[in-house]
Amino acid sequence: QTTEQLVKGVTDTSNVLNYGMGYNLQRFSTLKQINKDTVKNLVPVWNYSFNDDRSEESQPIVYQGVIYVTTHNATMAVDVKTGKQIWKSKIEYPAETPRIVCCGIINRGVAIHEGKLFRTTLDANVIAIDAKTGKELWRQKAADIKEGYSMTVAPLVADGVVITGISGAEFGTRGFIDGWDPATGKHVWRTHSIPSPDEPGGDTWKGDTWKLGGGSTWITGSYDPELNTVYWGIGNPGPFNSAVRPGDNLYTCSVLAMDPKTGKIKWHYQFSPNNPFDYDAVAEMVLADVNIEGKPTKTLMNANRNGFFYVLDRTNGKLLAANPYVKVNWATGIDMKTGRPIETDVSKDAREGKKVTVYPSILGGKNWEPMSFNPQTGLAYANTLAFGGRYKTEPVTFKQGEWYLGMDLTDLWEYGDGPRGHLKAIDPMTGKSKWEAPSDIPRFSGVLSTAGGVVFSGALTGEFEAFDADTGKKLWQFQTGSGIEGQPVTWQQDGVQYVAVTSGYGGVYSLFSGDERLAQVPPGGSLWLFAVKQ
Ligand SMILES: O=C(O)c1cc(C(=O)O)c2c(n1)C(=O)C(=O)c1cc(C(=O)O)[nH]c1-2
Repeated sequence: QTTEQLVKGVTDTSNVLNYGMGYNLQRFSTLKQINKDTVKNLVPVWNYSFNDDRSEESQPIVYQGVIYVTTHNATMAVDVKTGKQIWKSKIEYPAETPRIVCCGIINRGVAIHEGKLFRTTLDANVIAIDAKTGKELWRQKAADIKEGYSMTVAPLVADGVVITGISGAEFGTRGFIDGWDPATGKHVWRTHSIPSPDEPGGDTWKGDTWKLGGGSTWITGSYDPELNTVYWGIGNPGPFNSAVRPGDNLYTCSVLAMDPKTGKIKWHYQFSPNNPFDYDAVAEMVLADVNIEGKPTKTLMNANRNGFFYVLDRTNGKLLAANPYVKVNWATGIDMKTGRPIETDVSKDAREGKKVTVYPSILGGKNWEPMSFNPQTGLAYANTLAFGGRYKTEPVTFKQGEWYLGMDLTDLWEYGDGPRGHLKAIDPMTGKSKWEAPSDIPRFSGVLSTAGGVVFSGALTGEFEAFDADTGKKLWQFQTGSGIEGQPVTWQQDGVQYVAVTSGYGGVYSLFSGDERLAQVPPGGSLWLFAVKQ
């Protein structure tokens, strides 16, 4: 079996072979050793220190008893049985790099394929590493940090091509997705997320605005091997001030269905045309085959940053459902015929430069932290944000390598008295919750669900938590010592089901929320491994 064959399904429970635990990004496991009854006996097996104090967002990859995990400045291989480091290879980048990183000094993990690991670096390089030794095999520069580009994304290997995205939309860049040859590093294709004037969609930009149009691609796409299609989310347009860039601004705030071999766009769906509110659409495009009105349907699900939960037909991009899953006031709904939002005066006023209070805030109804779809309960489990933000545009001029926002950053947040986040069990077709587990400080971790009826999540205050998938009742928790922004994964090895997650506080909420209650959370990155006490 090649790793690529293994990655195809959730049937391989002895490894964790890609970002999202399967090409469909469902983050669901059929394992049941850890279940509603046994989870109370979950105990740490070991803890491995990253010797790093940044936000640890890397999803562990597990192959044949070895965990591969990253920080912004290292790649590491750790033995599952002993917790001992097998190798650690340093990542160097120029000291000025953090200046052009919008939202955290981070990396989201490796891809694995035929004995090689692939990762991105903050200074926008893609590198291949020998999984046995940690030695660098090839390195390719994807973009220049001087122009405002950076990289945090975990690569995807689909149909024999290493696919990577890019960050930098807040710095007047022009986004893209790249394909690389895994063996040699040869650049095979680039598809820009912002078309040039002579390409389809180019007429949705005025003048030269497309050159600075943003559209980052900073979260890993999903892949349907049968349709041989990759689904990749596209970020917000730049600058935020939408008066600067009249038009729909394709393909910002969209999903692209692409051919992995060529990068050719098969279809696109735009969630938020001409968006002023940073509602990027990079968050995980989850693939699920479900029955809709008695008909088996190949869907794509997305809890969009704009506050609506979308279900599309992934064979053609047709909209099947779009309903709010958090409080939304910038649109009353989505027109099911045109697929476009029905905007309110909040959007109109924001475009005209008036100060508005918008729900959700620019951090979204959900940010990048990935949800889980459980095909057994039919529910999507997502860490959602429950606050709005104040928003006002201001004039902006472009200067290479500088912030390019056009937005007043003072007095940003609109906080009520209630919880600022919920872990929600969402019905994809209605957006309604079956249950909600509130949290004063919102959770910013990935979610994992299992056939054992358990949902795992982490808190910014450090607790790694397990919930009952049917009721939302908290079944277990463990304090990991720093805030969790990692992505829990599970697998079974020699008869033992393990759960691993990174702990390490930082990231966008701590940078931008002004939430003073987080001051007591100590930084310090590490990897935790848990199993049921025998
Ligand atoms: O437009 C971009 O290029 C870009 C990149 C990133 C990133 O690479 O982490 C984030 C965002 N935008 C962003 O809008 C955002 O809210 C965000 C949160 C985080 C994080 O790691 O917590 N990254 C990013």
